[in-house]
Amino acid sequence: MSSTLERQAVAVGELLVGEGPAVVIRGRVSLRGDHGPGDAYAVLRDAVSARGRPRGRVTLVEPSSAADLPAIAELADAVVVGASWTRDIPLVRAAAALGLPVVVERRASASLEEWLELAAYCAAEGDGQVILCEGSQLDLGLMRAARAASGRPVLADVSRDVGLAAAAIAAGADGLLVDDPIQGRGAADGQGHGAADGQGRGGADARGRGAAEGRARDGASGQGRGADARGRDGAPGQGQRAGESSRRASPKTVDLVGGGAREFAGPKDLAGATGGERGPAEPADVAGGEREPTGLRDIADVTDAGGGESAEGQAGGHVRKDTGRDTAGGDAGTTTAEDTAGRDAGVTTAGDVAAGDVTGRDAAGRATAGDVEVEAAGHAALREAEEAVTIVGALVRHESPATLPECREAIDRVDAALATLLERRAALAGIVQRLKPVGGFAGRDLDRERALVAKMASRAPSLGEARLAPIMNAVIEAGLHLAEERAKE
Ligand SMILES: O=C(O)C(=O)C[C@]1(C(=O)O)C=C[C@@H](O)C=C1
Repeated sequence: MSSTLERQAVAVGELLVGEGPAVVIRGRVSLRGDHGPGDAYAVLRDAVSARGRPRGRVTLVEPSSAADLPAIAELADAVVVGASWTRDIPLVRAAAALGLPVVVERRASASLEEWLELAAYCAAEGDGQVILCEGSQLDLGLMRAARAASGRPVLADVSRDVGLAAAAIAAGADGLLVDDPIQGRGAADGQGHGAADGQGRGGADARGRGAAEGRARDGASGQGRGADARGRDGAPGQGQRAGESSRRASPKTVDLVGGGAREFAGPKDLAGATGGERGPAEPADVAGGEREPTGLRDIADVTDAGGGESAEGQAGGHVRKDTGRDTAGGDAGTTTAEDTAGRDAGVTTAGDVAAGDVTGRDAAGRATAGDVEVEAAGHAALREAEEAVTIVGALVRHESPATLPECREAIDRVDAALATLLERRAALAGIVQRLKPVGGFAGRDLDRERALVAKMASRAPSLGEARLAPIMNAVIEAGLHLAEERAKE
C-alpha cells in the first residue's frame, strides 16, 4: 500500500485538487453508455461543447474500452477508472498510461488496501497523478482513512445524495463530484450520450462491463505510455506571490470604542454610520438611540495603537512564501467557493447557477418541462455542494494561499462563513431581547459581553480580547439595532 504523509496535489485542467480550497467538479462523462463503438470523439466533443469550458470547469471521462482512450487523451482533463471495472487490469493500465490525471473510484466492496493498491498501480503506470474517488457507498470514514494513508487527494461523489456534501468536506474531501445539470438534461432528453451517469451509473456500468472487459483484453495493451497526446497545458503560470500582500496600507487608527487610538477602521467607520466620539454607556442614551453605548470599550483596553500587529498584518504574515501550488501549476483556487462568495464568474459559480447556466441550452428554447426540472434540481445540487465547499471548507481547510487573488478568494470564503454566522447570531440575539425582562440597548449586559469576548479569545488567541472586544461590540450593537427596529415593526 502506498503510504506517504506528504500531500500530493493533482492538477486537473485548471483545478488543483488536494491543496487550497476544496473544489466542485460537475459530473463525469461515462462512455459506458449505449453509444456505438468508435464514436467516443463525437460523444466527448458533444459533452465538452455542451458543458462549455469556462475557467475551472473540467471534464473527467470514464472509458468503455481501450478504443475510447485516444479521444479521452485528447479531450478530457482526467481519466476515470470506474468503480465497476477496477478489476479490468488491462484497461486500468492503459487508462493510467494516458498521461492524464487518473481518478480512481473505489469498487463498492473494495477494502481500503485494495483501493490504495489500485491507486498506487495507476500512479506507477502513469505519471503519478492520481486522485481517489469515493462514491458508490460514500463511506466517509474510509475516504478519510484513504486520504490520510496515501497522501493523495480524495473526491467524494455526492451525486447520489448531495445532502452529504457538507459531511464529506468536513471529513476532509478535497473535492465534490456532483452531476452536471447540463449533462443531466442531455440524459433526460434521451440523447443517450451516457454522459450523465450519476443517477443510473450502476445499471449503465453493469450493462457495459462485460463488453468492455472483452474489448479491453483485445485492445488495451496496444496503448503505450506515450499516449499523452494532449500535453499538460492546463497549468496557468505563477500568479502574484506573497510579496503582493505585504503592500498593504498601514492600518487606520480610529477610536472605535473610546479607549484611545485603535487599529482598524470598523464597519461603522466604513459605513459612515456614527463613528468617532462616544460617551459612557448610559441606558437612557442607549434607549434613545442618540449616542451609542460603549459596551465593550472598557474591555478593549488597547493603548498602543501602533505597537501591535493588526489583524490584517497577521493575516499577511500567514501567507506562505512558497507553496506546492505554483509547482503543481494550479491557479486552482478558482473553481469553487469564490463562486459562492461572488467572485470570478468564469467558473462554475453560484452566479451561473442563479442565472441559470445557459451553456448548452437549446438555442431554439426547446427544453421540455422535464428538462427544466432536471436542470433545476441539478443546479440546486450544485449550489448545495458549493455552499458546503465554501462554508464548511472555510472552517476545516487550512489554506496558505501564495498569491494576492488566491488570498482574497480565501478571505471571501471565510467572509461567506462569517456572514452566515453573523446572520444566525443576529437572529438569536433578537430572540434574547424578547426573552429578557428588559431587552434592547436598555437591557445591555456588559458582564455577559465581557465573558463572551474572553471565551472567544481562547479560540482566537492571536486577536486576543483587546482586538476582539471592539469587533464584538460592533456585532452586538448591530444585533441590538436590528432587534429594536424589528420591535417597532
Ligand atoms: O445575552 C444577552 O443578554 C443579550 O442580550 C445578547 C447580547 C449578544 O448579542 O450577545 C446582546 C446584548 C447584551 O449586552 C449581551 C449579549
